[in-house]
Amino acid sequence: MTNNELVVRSGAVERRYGFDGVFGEETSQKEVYNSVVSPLIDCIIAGYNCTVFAYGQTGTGKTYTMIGDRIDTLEDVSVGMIPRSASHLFDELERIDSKIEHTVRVSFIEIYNEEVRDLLTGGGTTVKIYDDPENRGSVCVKGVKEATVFTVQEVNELLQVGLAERQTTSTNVNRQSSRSHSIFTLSVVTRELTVEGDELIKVGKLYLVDLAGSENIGRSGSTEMRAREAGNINKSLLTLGKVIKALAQKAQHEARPRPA
Ligand SMILES: Nc1ncnc2c1ncn2[C@@H]1O[C@H](COP(=O)(O)OP(=O)(O)OP(=O)(O)O)[C@@H](O)[C@H]1O
Repeated sequence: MTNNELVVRSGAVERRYGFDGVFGEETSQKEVYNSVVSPLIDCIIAGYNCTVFAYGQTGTGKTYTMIGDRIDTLEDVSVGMIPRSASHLFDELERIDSKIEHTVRVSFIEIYNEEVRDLLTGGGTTVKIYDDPENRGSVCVKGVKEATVFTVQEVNELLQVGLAERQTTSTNVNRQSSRSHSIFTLSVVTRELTVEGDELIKVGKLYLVDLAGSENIGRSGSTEMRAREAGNINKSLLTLGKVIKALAQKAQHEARPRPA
């Protein structure tokens, strides 16, 4: 392991895996937040889209990292990335120029067996994902509830509503949260007048994703339902891996100096 690269050799085959950093088991939620998520808040206010994924085996702390053990208080050391992001976002918005208007919205969905469910509508309405016709390479979730929020407490209440919905369904169909992916989105729209008097609107989103447990890959289990679940998790995580690899390669390619 050298220069932020892990080299795995198996016979003649060598694979290299790059990484930006590693946190030890003693690392606090605050340290993880400050190092990984905090820099993204300014980016979303500036109109960029950013994503944070929690990936790993069941029981390794994905949900703990993203949400924490308690969401009724921001004082607890266990408070996760989602409540910390919301709190930080409202603090930053309070600090920026008062001439800039802003609106913050949240949505919370889960993807289970290729089906997308809205966790904020009560009863978990099924919604559809499709390619965004106005923004090439981007997707829209049609009909998803986007709740406007004014305080971090409201964000945490909605988080609780969504988690309760996720819990109810998982009990009903005898599955666990680890078999679905959940995506909590914080959207911020800012509006300001330029010196020329034009209205400048920026829309930024922070996607906070708690992925299904990766150990489901290859374990089809005995029932047809488990086999379908494992197949879908396998397919979605593999596709995600390919997309991230392609994006990283594209970034490297674009950063390479080109001949004049
Ligand atoms: N850093 C940590 N400090 C204290 N407790 C933790 C930590 N990480 C995880 N835990 C505890 O370990 C247990 C399992 O964690 P968690 O549910 O977050 O795992 P997970 O990866 O999301 O699992 P699943 O894939 O099943 O959803 C929970 O009781 C959680 O509170």
